[in-house]
Amino acid sequence: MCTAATYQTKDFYMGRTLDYEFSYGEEITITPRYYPFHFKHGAVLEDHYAMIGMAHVAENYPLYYEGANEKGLAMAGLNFVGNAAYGHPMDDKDNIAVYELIPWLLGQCASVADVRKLVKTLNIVDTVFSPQFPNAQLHWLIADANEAITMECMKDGLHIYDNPVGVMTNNPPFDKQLFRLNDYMALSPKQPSNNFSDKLDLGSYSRGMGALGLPGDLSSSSRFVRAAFVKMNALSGNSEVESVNQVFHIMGSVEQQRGCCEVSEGHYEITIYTACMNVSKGIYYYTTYTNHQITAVDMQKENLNGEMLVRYPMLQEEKILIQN
Ligand SMILES: C[C@H](CCC(=O)NCCS(=O)(=O)O)[C@H]1CC[C@H]2[C@@H]3[C@H](O)C[C@@H]4C[C@H](O)CC[C@]4(C)[C@H]3C[C@H](O)[C@]12C
Repeated sequence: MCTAATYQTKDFYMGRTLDYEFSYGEEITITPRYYPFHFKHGAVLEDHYAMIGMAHVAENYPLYYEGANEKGLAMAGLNFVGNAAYGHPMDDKDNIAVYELIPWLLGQCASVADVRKLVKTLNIVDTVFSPQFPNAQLHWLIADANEAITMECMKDGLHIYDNPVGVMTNNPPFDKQLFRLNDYMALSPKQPSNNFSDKLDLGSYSRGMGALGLPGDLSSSSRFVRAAFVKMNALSGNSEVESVNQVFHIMGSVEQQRGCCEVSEGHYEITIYTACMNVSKGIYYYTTYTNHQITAVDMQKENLNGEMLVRYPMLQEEKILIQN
């Protein structure tokens, strides 16, 4: 399971948790403007927008999980197992393999409006990167400071949904996730009043009772409702520290602790890392399961006119500050 959410203060942010039972060996990866992308079905991008994100790098190719470009567009790929369906190459289409989609869009689009135009000729194809890497079944949250969309490629074609919540998890398809929020419209950060019966003397015996009924489990549909409630009600100051801090708190509402989600005998899904991208500035902040220290990599500190990938391994060691 994974969750992604946008957040706006003075700058625009996208957060994501990467939940899985093992790591593929991912690194914070900056792709500068002149790294050549040779896409599997012929398209070439010799120059493009620079981007930063989390990727597994194989054969010097950045297999991105999520990223943001220098123009303020961000996207994240999350599992969509059983519902994602990709096609075969077709004439007169931009045939882009699933694993190529993030660099293809972030490399060329400055906004969600640009994405909407570019995907008109897009055909997401099932071609694999290599036999060692079967394709992931994904869907994507794509957002800029003005709007967010969810993109899902299913048996019946490509769906682009407006995403007014700026939140995405996994199954079921996004229209069903969004509809389910209707069930929770009575939830509130304010204390409830007694609508149950005026014949009963009911009252709040605890703070936080306005959100009683907010689902607390780890299923993707429950995480969607929980992250949506937290994100839509979250308040913070405008500064970088306050904003980043708040994004980590929002993502913390859906994090997974080892032991609570068994995926096979003795194997547990955990939040391997949590990311907060300052999309406006190109800064990638992260924590990992073993390291709560927020660590940052700033794209603008690198030579964005280069041709070589810049890679930073995630720091994994927990550093506890002893105060006495
Ligand atoms: C497992 C990750 C998704 C996490 C997630 O959504 N978990 C939910 C589990 S569940 O559905 O609810 O059961 C996905 C997100 C991005 C994926 C990676 C990226 O797509 C990049 C490459 C693509 C290659 O084809 C496969 C390896 C890979 C390196 C992918 C491995 C894996 O599928 C990743 C890491």
